Amino acid sequence: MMQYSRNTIVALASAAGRGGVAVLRLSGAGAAAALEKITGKSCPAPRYAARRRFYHPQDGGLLDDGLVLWFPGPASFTGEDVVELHCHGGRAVTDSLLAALCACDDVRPADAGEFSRRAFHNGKLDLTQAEAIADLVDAETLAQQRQALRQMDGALARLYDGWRHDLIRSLAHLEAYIDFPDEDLPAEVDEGARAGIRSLLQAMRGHLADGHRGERLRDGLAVAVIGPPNAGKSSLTNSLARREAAIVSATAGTTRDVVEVHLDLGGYPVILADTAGLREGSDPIEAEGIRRARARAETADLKIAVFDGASWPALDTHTVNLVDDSTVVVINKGDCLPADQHQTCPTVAGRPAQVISVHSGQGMDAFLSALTAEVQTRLEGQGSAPALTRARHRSALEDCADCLSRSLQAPALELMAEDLRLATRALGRITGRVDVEDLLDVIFRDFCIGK
Ligand SMILES: Nc1nc2c(c(=O)[nH]1)N(C=O)[C@@H](CNc1ccc(C(=O)N[C@@H](CCC(=O)O)C(=O)O)cc1)CN2
Ligand SMILES: Nc1nc2c(ncn2[C@@H]2O[C@H](COP(=O)(O)OP(=O)(O)OP(=O)(O)O)[C@@H](O)[C@H]2O)c(=O)[nH]1
Ligand SMILES: [Mg+2]
Repeated sequence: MMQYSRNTIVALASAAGRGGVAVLRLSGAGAAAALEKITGKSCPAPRYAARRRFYHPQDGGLLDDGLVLWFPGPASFTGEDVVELHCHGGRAVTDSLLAALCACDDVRPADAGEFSRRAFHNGKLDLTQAEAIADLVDAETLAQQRQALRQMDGALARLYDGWRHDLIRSLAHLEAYIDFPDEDLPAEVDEGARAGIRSLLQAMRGHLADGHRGERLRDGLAVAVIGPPNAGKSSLTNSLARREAAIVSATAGTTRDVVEVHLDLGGYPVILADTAGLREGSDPIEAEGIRRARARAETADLKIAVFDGASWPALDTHTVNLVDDSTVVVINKGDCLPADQHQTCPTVAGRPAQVISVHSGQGMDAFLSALTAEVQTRLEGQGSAPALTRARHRSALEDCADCLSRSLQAPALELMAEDLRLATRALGRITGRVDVEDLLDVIFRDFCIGK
């Protein structure tokens, strides 16, 4: 019971485990007192580091020798009083310091995402910026890092709040006319509101029709490696992953389960799936593998179709049938092709095919560049518009667009105004400008402790 009334939170802000230096962070009204209690000295000047020894508040035992920082609220990350302890990064040191701090008045361990949640409540961040912090911590490639930084800087918040502001203005105009019913509504007011809604709707639809590139950049582009058995799909996967992720053997039908590897292709995140070779009638386990291979091919953002150069010019028809304009075609085992085939530029189902050899390295650089270019066009947008990065934003925008298009059909001004109010609310939920208590647990649940 006592635990839950404590309101100053503490957590390890750096990664758990052994490390050179660890950072513990406190936020709340009791932060300064806790620091004074375990150091026996007053807080240093705001935002200046000072060296302190840390002692257990009850038994006085020495716990560490480190640095401290004091950020008085409201000019802090959370908007509350914040204290940081930079200590030696070992299990015993951080555990004993956390225990010592929790023995101080009002201090308790933080929940996941609680620091960022407090920053949101205190107006330091909107929800898209808080989500961007989580994305930045999770970013594995440069392009993901850039997207998260842009969102953290408020690019998405400005776009959505700008739209919301426009809507509120249209709504205010409409409501002014509704409140004065005896005045005739001049045609230009009605038309002006409609034109505004139409152009907003167009901007919103353009933003929604982005091929999910922001969401894909966040999650990684799904690429499936498909082809006949023994073509070298697993060999190619291992070569791209630079490790032996999948079993390679001369036996056709080696791969059964889908083997996933995460790649960084020129800064872009890719989830590459090696799959079972496509062929007819085999044992039930292999058949299940082939079913999974086809399912992956179906849902992939991009496919790499690998043909076996050793059987050239015969091409596996199961694979040819899956080649479409989101397929990069390669003919592997170029080292086995007859010499006169090396110079020609073959095509498969109308797509240019690149001759490669995983064994000799022939054509691999050109293939990698072509693949990276395909990935880039699917993840990188044109111009400077910030990308939609989450399904949560997409569904709110879709709700908003539905309300807007309904408002244009509304048979009465009052109903039009009501639709605009609902549209404004849907937009407000993205940045957290309206009541979003119901959303907060979902959003902050996935944060790490200490964020
Ligand atoms: N040691 C340490 N490093 C860190 C953080 C931290 O909390 N501690 N951060 C935490 O995630 C990030 C930096 N983000 C921060 C954002 C705002 C404020 C801050 O004090 N804001 C005040 C004052 C603004 C100013 O003077 O520039 C404010 O917004 O009012 C501090 C850190 C990354 N590095
Ligand atoms: N000559 C030659 N052999 C290759 C090349 N790439 C792969 N191989 C060989 O081809 C055989 C099959 O390779 P895998 O990578 O297991 O083929 P796969 O397409 O994954 O096969 P399944 O999993 O059975 O569908 C192995 O013996 C590889 O060493 C290449 O570039 N040249
Ligand atoms: Mg394989």
